[in-house]
Amino acid sequence: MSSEYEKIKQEEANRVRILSEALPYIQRFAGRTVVIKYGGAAMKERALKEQVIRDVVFLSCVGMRPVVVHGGGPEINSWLGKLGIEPQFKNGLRVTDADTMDVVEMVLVGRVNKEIVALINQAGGSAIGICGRDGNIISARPRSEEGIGFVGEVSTINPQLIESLINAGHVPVISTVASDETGQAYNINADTVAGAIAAALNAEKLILLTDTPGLLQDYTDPSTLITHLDIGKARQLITDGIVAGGMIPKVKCCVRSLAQGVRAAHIIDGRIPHSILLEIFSDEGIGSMIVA
Ligand SMILES: Nc1ncnc2c1ncn2[C@@H]1O[C@H](COP(=O)(O)OP(=O)(O)O)[C@@H](O)[C@H]1O
Ligand SMILES: CC(=O)N[C@@H](CCC(=O)OP(=O)(O)O)C(=O)O
Repeated sequence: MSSEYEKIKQEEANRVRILSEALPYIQRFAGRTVVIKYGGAAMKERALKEQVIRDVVFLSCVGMRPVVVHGGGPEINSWLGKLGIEPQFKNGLRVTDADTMDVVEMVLVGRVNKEIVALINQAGGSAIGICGRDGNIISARPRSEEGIGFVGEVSTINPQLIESLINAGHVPVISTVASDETGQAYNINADTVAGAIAAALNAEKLILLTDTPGLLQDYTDPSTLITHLDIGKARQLITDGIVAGGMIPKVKCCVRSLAQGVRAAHIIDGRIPHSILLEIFSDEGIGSMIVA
């Protein structure tokens, strides 16, 4: 037999192994809710965007119940720039005055949300775009820090509308603009909202897509990926300063959602094509999985 023939046989065997490895996961997770936070780096490139969307449609097709919570920080920055407004952040949160709030709402609800919805529908899914204000799914209150304007935190989540959409076969796509009881709009960090929604839906998984391989023991060295950890270890990583910067709110929201009943939280690299499928449906996974 030629070596070329051997190579083709080997490739076929690998393809079959990958498909077959997925079966127990597909069976185990059918009917389960998965909340995916999509934002930041994984959203910048069109090709990557389409792959993330295909993964979401795939989850739907194999009987899982995906919910997408999206950010869009880089796109907000770009539109603020076009309007001559300099983006400002305090401790990773966007300082949101009244003009900035208008732009945040226009960009997240009017553009980013509808683009994701259109891509899911184009890929054969059925997505419905909503924001925290729709059906009062998210009630906001102002954060306690001084001088950050209309930055909110989640006061309550009302999961009924989200559940009705899922039960009717749709993929809810949620922007993180929410109202307080007076109707004032607030800008809430998308990781925080994803964690709160995962908890309110009693989700099987919370998946945060970001721009690193996952949680790293040394964040300058991708080979130090921590593939599995529990809440205790996650808290310790924060205390020891190993988790820093923008990763702190992500790990904290994972820990909070796990404490409220979510079965597993995953921090994975949204720059890797089909990272969601690789994490959920393969034995090794590709990122960090945190469990209670
Ligand atoms: N222990 C760690 N492991 C991985 N990344 C870390 C760690 N500590 C800090 N980070 C930083 O956190 C960043 C991710 O947070 P952030 O930039 O806010 O993500 P996003 O824009 O995707 O929401 C990484 O790019 C990395 O620089
Ligand atoms: C209060 C606050 O900072 N809100 C974020 C909301 C969007 C977001 O979280 O987007 P990424 O996930 O893409 O960073 C912002 O205005 O950028």
